[in-house]
Amino acid sequence: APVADTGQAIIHADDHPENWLSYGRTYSEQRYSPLDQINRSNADKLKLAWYFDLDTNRGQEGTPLVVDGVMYATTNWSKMKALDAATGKLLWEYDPKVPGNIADRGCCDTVNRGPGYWNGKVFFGTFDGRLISLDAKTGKKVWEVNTIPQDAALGKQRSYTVDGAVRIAKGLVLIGNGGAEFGARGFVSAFDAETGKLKWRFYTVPNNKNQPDHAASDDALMNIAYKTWSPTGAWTRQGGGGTVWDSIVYDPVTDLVYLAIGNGSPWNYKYRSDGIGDNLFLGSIVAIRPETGEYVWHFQETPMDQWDYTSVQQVMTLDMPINGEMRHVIVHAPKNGFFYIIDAKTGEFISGKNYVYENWAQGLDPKTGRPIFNPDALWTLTGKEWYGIPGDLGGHNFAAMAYSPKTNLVYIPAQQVPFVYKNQVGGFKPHKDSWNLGLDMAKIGLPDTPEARTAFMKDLKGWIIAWDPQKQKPAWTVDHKGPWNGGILATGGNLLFQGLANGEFHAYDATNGTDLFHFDAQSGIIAPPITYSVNGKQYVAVEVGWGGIYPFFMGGMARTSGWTVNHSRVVAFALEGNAALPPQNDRGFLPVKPPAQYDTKVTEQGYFLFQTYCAACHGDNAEAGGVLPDLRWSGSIRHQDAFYNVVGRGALTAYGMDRFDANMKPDQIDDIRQYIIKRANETYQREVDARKNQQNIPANPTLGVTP
Ligand SMILES: O=C(O)c1cc(C(=O)O)c2c(n1)C(=O)C(=O)c1cc(C(=O)O)[nH]c1-2
Ligand SMILES: [Ca+2]
Repeated sequence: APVADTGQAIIHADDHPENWLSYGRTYSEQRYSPLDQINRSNADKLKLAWYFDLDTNRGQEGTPLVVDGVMYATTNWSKMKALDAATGKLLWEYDPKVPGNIADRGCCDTVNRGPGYWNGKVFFGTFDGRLISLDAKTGKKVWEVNTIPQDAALGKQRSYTVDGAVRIAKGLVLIGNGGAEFGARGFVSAFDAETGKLKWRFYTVPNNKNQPDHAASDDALMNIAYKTWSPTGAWTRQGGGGTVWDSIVYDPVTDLVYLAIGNGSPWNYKYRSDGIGDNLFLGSIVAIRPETGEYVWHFQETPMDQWDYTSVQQVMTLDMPINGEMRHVIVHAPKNGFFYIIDAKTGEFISGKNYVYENWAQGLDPKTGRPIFNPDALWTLTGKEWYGIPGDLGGHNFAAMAYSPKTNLVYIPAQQVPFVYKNQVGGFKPHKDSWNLGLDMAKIGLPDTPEARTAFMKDLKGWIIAWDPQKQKPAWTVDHKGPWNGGILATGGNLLFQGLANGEFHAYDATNGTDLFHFDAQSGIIAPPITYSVNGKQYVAVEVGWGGIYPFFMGGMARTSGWTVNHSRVVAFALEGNAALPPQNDRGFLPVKPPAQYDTKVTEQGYFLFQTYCAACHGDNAEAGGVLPDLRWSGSIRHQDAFYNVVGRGALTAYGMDRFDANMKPDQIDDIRQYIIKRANETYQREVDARKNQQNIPANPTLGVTP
C-alpha cells in the first residue's frame, strides 16, 4: 500500500522493505535492509538493470530515497531527479540554479548527500543555503526558505553552504550547514514540513559576547559552553566552527535528536581560543528535544580540536548487550579514529577503542571517554610540525557505515590519510574566499620529491572494517587500493554492497568479507548504495561519480586509489537485467606540451598563492585528482590575458570557477600561472608515460620529479 503517514512508515520500515524512506533507511541509520532476494547464493549473477546519466560530472554523494516505486535522487549542484525505480526513466527533475561562482564558498565539492520525504513532498538543501520542498508527484515547488539568517553571516570571512542530507521527524525538517574551514558558527534549524516556517534553531558554539541569540541553544551555550572558550580568541571573529554538515538523527526510542558536531574555526586552537579550554560543543554529539530544540545532554569526543576532527560522522543507534544487559546505544566512528559506544538516553560514555591506527591520543579515559593526549600532537601549543594520523580527512568521513543485526557487526569504510599540521607564520591572518585554518598553507601540501611521495603513498590506505562492538575490535577486514571509497549497505541476504574509489561496485559476504561480485562502473564511487523492490523484484542502486574533497585537494596522489574519469550516473542492479554502460573515455585530461619558458623568480610566491586559493579544488602541487580541470594542460596558462580572464575576470563562473580579482592583484595571478607552467614542465613526461600503462597511474610516482 502507498505510504500514508511517513513518520510511522519510517518507524515501521521493516513492514514495507520495498521502500527506502529516509537517509539511513530507518531512524537508527543502520543502513540494513531485510530484503533477501539477492543473497549470498546468487549475488554473482547480479546484472545491470538500468543506468541514468547525470548532468554534473562531479562528486556524487547522495543516498536516493525510494517511495512506492519512485526514486528521488539529489546530485551535485543540488539538483533533484525523480526516476522510475524499475527502469531509471526520468519522471521529472528540478534544478534550483545554484550560482556557479559560489563553488569555492564550500571546502569540499558542490555535493549533496540526499533528500528527505514526508507525506507526499520531497525536501532538499541547496549549496547556496536554501531548503526546498517539492510535490513528490509533479516536482512543483511547494515552498523555499533561506536557512542562513543574516546575523549568522556577520563576519566578513564567514561562509555557509548546505550539502548535507535532509532528515525529517515529527513533521520537522532538520538541516545544518558547512563552512568551518572558512569561518562559520555552526547551527541546526528545524522547519515545519508543511509550511516551511522556522520552529527552532540551535547554535553549536557560543555567541561571541555570551549574549542570548534568542535561540533554543541560549541556556546551554551561556551556562555550559562559553566558559570552555577564551573570551578573546580568533573564534570571536571567525565564528568558532562546529558546523553540523552531515549527521542529524532522530531516535524514536529516546525521542531525542542527536546533532553530530564539527571542527573548530579556525582549526588552529592557539589562535582560535588562545590555547585555552575544551571549546564545547566542537567535536561532540549533542542531544536535544525534537519539538523545541532544548538541550538534553552532550558528549565531547575531541576537546581542544586542532586537527579538523569533526564528530559529524554518522550517528547510528542499536541495541546490544553490555555486561549482560541489553542497552540502547549510539555507536559512532568519528574522524578522530575511536569507535565510541554511548548510552543513547543519557549520553553516558560506555566504551571506546581506536578502530584505525592513530597517533594523537594514548587512549581514552575508561570512565569519562576523554582522550589522553599525546603531548606532541598538540601542535598549536608545541609550535612544532605534526604528522597526524588520522589526518584532517579522518579515519572515517561521510561515507556511511552499516550494521547487520544478523552478524552484529558494524561495517566501517575506514581509511588512513596523514596530514601535516603547522602554525601559520606570524599569527592568524584570514583571507576572503580561501580556507582560513591558521595553518601554514605551503606546508599542508606534499613536497614533490621522490622521498616525500614514496613515504606518503605507503601511508595511504582504505579498507572495510567489520567491527565487533561487543569485543570492541575488528572481526575481519577487506583491503582496498587506497582511501576514499563509498559507503556501505548491509542486507538480509547476508550481503554487503560498496562502491570503490577505483570505480568497482562490489558485493561481499557479510559474515566473512568474501568478494562475491563486482562491476566496473567506470568512475569512482563515494556514495552509499541503497536497496528496494518494485513489483517483487529487488534492486540495489548507487550514485556513481568521483569527487568530494579527497581528489580535489589530494590531486595526483588521489589517483593511487584507482584512476577513473568522472562519468556521473545512477546505476541499479538486479538478478535479471540487460543494460550495459556505453564505452568509456578512461584517459581524462590529456597532457599537452606546456610552454617551455617561465619566470623562476616568482614560482615560489606562485606556489604559496596556488596552495592558498587553488589547491583545494585543482589539487595539491597543481596536479588534478580527476574531477576538475588539470590546470597543467589548460590552454589558458599559455597567455597571461587568457589566464587572467578566467582567474581574475570570472570567464568560467557559470561552470563553478569563481573570480579572484578581489583577492589578488593581476601580477599575483600571473605568479600562479608561472608556477603552473613550472609544474607542467616538471611532470609532463611522467604523465605521458602514465597513460601508456593500463591504469593510467604513474608507474613510478617519483618519475620526473626534480629533487
Ligand atoms: O567544517 C566544515 O564545515 C566542513 C564541511 C564539509 C562539507 O560541507 O562538505 C566537509 C568538512 N568540513 C570536512 O572536514 C570534510 O572532511 C569533508 C569532506 C567532504 C566531502 O563531501 O568530501 N565534505 C567535508
Ligand atoms: Ca571541516
